[in-house]
Amino acid sequence: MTGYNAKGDMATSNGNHRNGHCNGSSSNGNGTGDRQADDLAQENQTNNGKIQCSLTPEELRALRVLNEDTYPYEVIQEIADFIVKGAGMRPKIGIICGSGLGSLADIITDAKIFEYEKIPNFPVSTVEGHAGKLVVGHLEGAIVMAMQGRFHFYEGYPLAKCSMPVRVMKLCGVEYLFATNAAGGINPKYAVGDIMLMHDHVNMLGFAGNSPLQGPNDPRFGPRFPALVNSYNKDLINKALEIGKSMGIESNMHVGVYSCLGGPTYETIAELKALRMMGVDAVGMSTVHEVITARHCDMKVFAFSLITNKCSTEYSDMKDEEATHEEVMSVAKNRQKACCELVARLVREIQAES
Ligand SMILES: O=P(O)(O)O[C@H]1O[C@H](CO)[C@@H](O)[C@H]1O
Ligand code: HPA
Repeated sequence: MTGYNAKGDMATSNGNHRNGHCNGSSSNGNGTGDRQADDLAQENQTNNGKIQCSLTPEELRALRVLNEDTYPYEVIQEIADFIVKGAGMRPKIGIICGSGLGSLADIITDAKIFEYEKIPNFPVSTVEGHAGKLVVGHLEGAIVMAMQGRFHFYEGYPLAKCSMPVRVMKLCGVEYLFATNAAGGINPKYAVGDIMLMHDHVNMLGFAGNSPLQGPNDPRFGPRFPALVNSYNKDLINKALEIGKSMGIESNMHVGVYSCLGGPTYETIAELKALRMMGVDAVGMSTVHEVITARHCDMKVFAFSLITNKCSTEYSDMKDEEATHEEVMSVAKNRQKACCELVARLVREIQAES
């Protein structure tokens, strides 16, 4: 096995400057804006051809949050304050549970559970295997917060919204992000049930010009142009490899490259072939935008993929069964014990060092 050794401007409005100005624009992408903008327009008066806004700053901001794809620092701060106050504790480690890996949050003790619907300004989970709960509590002596349910691009959420909870974690006090996912194994050496520790990624959505950091940058979160070469903490990868060895699962553990596509379709053979040629070992529909957001605000990142299905890059292998979400969930369920142990032991090591 290879040895490995591994930093905060935020978008305050989206790229087309729909928010922050009462300019009469009603487009918002979530279907609620037209009616609200109409209501708003009725309350406004026309002055020299420009619409004047009669709403208070607070009302305007609430409207923006509802309609917009990006979240001002102050709104993220309010969500974080709600969670820290409600939980009565400040977490140091944040965990994002992949598809079918919600049990990673079940090992948290003295848990305070927040349903996403009840967290102000939080999106809701729409995918099976993503319960939509935020769990804050103790794990191996550390205070952690775990997302039982992440947000995906294919659910209709823009990337900044998908990874907004990572910024909430940061303002709650989180220093370490553990991002987990279910993924298809493209590397022919990978078997179903294996764990791939991520040491790099290929940002396919980024290739297409899409980023969670798109739009104006708020330097309270991080720099305009963050570097990503050291995104995956090498020390944590080494520790996880050692833990894998002591668990006796080193032959089922790999260090590799993950790529996120937009989904929700699973990939074609030609796409898988192209990904393999680019050096990708495992493919999914998540995680990369979360890691980008975490690195932007200087969090230490540890991420792994549970290989839930094999991805063939050869047409001659067409006899292989097609990937299904049911299969993904079932493999994740079967491997939850090993995943939980890996996470718990790594948390213990981090806690022991602090
Ligand atoms: O990445 P997570 O959330 O683990 O889920 C993976 O599993 C689902 C497909 O089965 C997709 O959402 C894919 O991204
Ligand atoms: N492709 C994309 N996402 C996935 C896969 C896959 O094969 N398996 C689990 N999530």
